[in-house]
Amino acid sequence: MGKQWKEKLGILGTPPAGYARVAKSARRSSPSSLAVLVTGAAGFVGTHASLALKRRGDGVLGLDNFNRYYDPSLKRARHRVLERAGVFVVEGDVNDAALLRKLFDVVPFSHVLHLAAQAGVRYAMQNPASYVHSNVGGFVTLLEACKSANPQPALVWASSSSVYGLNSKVPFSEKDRTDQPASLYAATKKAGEEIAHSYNHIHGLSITALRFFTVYGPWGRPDMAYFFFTKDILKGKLITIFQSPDCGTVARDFTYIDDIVKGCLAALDTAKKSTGSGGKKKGPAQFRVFNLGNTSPVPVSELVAILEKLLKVKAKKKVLPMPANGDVKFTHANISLAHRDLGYRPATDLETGLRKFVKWYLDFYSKKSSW
Ligand SMILES: NC(=O)c1ccc[n+]([C@@H]2O[C@H](COP(=O)([O-])OP(=O)(O)OC[C@H]3O[C@@H](n4cnc5c(N)ncnc54)[C@H](O)[C@@H]3O)[C@@H](O)[C@H]2O)c1
Ligand SMILES: O=C(O)[C@H]1O[C@H](OP(=O)(O)OP(=O)(O)OC[C@H]2O[C@@H](n3ccc(=O)[nH]c3=O)[C@H](O)[C@@H]2O)[C@H](O)[C@@H](O)[C@H]1O
Repeated sequence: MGKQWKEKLGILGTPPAGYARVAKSARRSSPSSLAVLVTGAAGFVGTHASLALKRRGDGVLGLDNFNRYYDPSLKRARHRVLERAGVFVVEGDVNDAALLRKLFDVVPFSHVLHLAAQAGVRYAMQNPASYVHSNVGGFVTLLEACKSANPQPALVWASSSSVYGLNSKVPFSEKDRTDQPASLYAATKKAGEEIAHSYNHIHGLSITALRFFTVYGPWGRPDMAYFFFTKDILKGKLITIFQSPDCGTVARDFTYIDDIVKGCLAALDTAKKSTGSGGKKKGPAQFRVFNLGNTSPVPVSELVAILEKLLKVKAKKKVLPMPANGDVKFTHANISLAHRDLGYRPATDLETGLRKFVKWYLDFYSKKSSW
């Protein structure tokens, strides 16, 4: 068991190069800055959040299993950007309890930003086990590690707008019902919220769940519609726009990555300390849930029109009824709670954000080998 993580951290030899890199990466610039373990650091949100934390002087250590759900070369390219910024990413799985123990032994993390997950709504039809593995099993393994750590870190983690499921009352408020998930992905995120509550209640862990609403931007996820629409429009391939079965508009509260990152950092900064220590609870701890959205849903057809304008290419498109694939018709965030408690105020409209995405996309895919 021990050998595996030692190899992963590169700490078999002397001097312990891997250990030194972990310690350096996690070093704070001042006693008041944070020491954050970012899981899913080579992912879309994880990369942006890690860079933002590092830029302002926090210590950051990344963890990611670099799985093949989407093009791993994109994750490797993000990883190179992180390394250049001084963020060390340990290659490992959140299900690896021994590895997590070691990381918590090496670094007294003040916070964990948990972003590692099997994302994507529709892929759950193909590979349900991967959702249970990462979003339920992996989350519990991480919570166990947080529970046993001394000091216990405050945890901020990514839930999802998908927990609102078939709820049709919009805009979605945190108090609205979330007991009708439309996909296994949503069900595992909802399960995560309930599991998190139990660790808060029993072990005094300070926990904040952030319900992200369809995040987009540079370094984004190739499985998401705005990303593969861009690719397919440029290639002259047919794209499919889903229409809801009642012929109504399908729309999303698309939220730009920089706004999401600001919300994540504000959640970390306002998180109160956990009240447990080494597995023992000392008092009631903070448990929070926030929507992080953009408050302005845009129809998918409008998303495509903006992409056509920015790419200067007319899309070949067809409109089909939405298949029973886990998608929901409409998302719209009420963000008053995040505004009140986190000072969260999204600042990027869809066209401005997509312009930045398209610029990155064209640059990245024209010079991919040099990243
Ligand atoms: N992007 C969105 O629109 C969106 C919306 C709502 C919620 N979320 C949630 O936000 C978080 C980040 O999403 P993202 O868009 O950056 O996704 P992403 O897939 O780009 O990032 C997730 C990262 O976690 C890693 N990972 C997955 N399982 C792992 C495991 N078991 N151990 C270690 N690493 C693992 C992956 O390799 C990946 O790099 C996820 O929890 C996702 O469910 C995202
Ligand atoms: O906020 C979330 O909680 C979720 O956000 C994201 O899911 P979604 O909002 O479903 O984004 P995405 O797949 O880009 O589809 C966008 C729109 O395009 C429509 N869509 C999709 C494919 C297609 O071929 N045609 C189409 O019209 C489709 O019907 C939809 O209306 C994350 O992937 C997910 O991880 C999750 O966390």
